[in-house]
Amino acid sequence: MIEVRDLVVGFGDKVIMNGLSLDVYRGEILGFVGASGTGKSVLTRTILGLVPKRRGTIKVFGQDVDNLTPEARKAMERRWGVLFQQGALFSSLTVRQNVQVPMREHLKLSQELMDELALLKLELVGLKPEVADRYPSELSGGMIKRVALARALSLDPEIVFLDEPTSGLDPIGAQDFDQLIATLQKTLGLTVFMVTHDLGSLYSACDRIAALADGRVIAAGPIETMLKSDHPWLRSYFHGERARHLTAEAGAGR
Ligand SMILES: Nc1ncnc2c1ncn2[C@@H]1O[C@H](COP(=O)(O)OP(=O)(O)OP(=O)(O)O)[C@@H](O)[C@H]1O
Repeated sequence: MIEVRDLVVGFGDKVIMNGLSLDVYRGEILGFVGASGTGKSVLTRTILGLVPKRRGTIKVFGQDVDNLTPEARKAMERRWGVLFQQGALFSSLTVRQNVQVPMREHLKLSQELMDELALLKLELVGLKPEVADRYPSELSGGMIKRVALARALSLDPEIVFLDEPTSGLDPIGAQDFDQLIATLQKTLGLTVFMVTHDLGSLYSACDRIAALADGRVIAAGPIETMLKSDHPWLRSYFHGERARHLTAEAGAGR
């Protein structure tokens, strides 16, 4: 679904991606990990065309994103949904209006139909219809994430990009959200690209993990691949205190 080859991205004399290659396969949940500031968000934004690259190719749905007419580009944008790191709902819009933002931008639908669709999307992410008329300031952190997910699903995308979707949630809230993503992935046949720091998400929701360090993907594969890696960052990340706890839990669950 996504094919990144030899990507170089930088800001001034600071190089963030230095020959990065990555594949995301159809129907998988790929967890993307890396130390803080290594460029996980920058990669996401580069794939989405929001950050310019210096070299390399990016193909999404088999199409080179550099060789698209404006119409084809717009059509591609309709096939993906994005949940940015801060959730980023518009505070002056109600939940319903927030979910309808991509519909307004890309589709010509009657208000009635958009209202129906918004309620459907809210139901999909486990929110009651009464939430539709509330403002973001009236919602809990977990509800805000769900609304942002409903908005990302607004156009029935094939891929969703989730940038740290469980950050700021308590462990139970995070677990529920992971479960929701896994369920949606299965029922809707989605492909999910998920930037995360959350080891729980990596264990419970992701099919494969890709790890970023020094501007490249240093390892990619199922969790077992990560556990076997000798890379110092991966070792400390996957074999630290919290990781040991999760490994024990996963083992007990089998
Ligand atoms: N527009 C920009 N201009 C200059 N530097 C930038 C810009 N955007 C990001 N950076 C830099 O690129 C680097 C990678 O940032 P990025 O936000 O992708 O990291 P990250 O891996 O997502 O971190 P975190 O896990 O903390 O969110 C950082 O050093 C950041 O300061």
